[in-house]
Amino acid sequence: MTAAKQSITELYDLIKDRQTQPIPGSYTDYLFTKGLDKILKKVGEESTEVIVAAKNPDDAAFVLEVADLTYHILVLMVERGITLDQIEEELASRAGKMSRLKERSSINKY
Ligand SMILES: N=c1c2ncn([C@@H]3O[C@H](COP(=O)(O)OP(=O)(O)OP(=O)(O)O)[C@@H](O)[C@H]3O)c2ncn1[C@@H]1O[C@H](COP(=O)(O)O)[C@@H](O)[C@H]1O
Repeated sequence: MTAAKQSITELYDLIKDRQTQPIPGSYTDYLFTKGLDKILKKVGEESTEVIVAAKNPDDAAFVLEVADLTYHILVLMVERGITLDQIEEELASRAGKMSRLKERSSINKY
């Protein structure tokens, strides 16, 4: 049996629905009602939790934190009126380009 999956697009669309058709008691509705600063606070908290989880060997805990951050980033995108298409277009504009590390002079004074 394969595990059930929810695509990023499906989750984005669900969050967008919560914005246009609020459901009292929904966590997403709560975030939109509180507004940008609350959403940013959650994104900051969840980012920190991802960093902490990444340092530990528990993969399930790390996946959970990445999923939490993904959800909150999507709420932030909807709040700011940014679509997944815009992110995909930005990623496409970088695809196939070689990234180069800048030459840096070595640090010998601390
Ligand atoms: N993916 C998520 C998701 N990930 C995390 N969370 C919520 O994020 C919160 C994070 O927990 P915290 O302990 O950090 O926060 P808290 O103490 O509950 O709340 P704060 O007061 O800190 O804001 C939890 O309440 C989780 O329920 C999510 N809430 C909703 N979704 C998805 O959004 C859909 C719609 O949810 P509702 O808007 O609640 O209907 C759900 O069906 C899910 O698919």
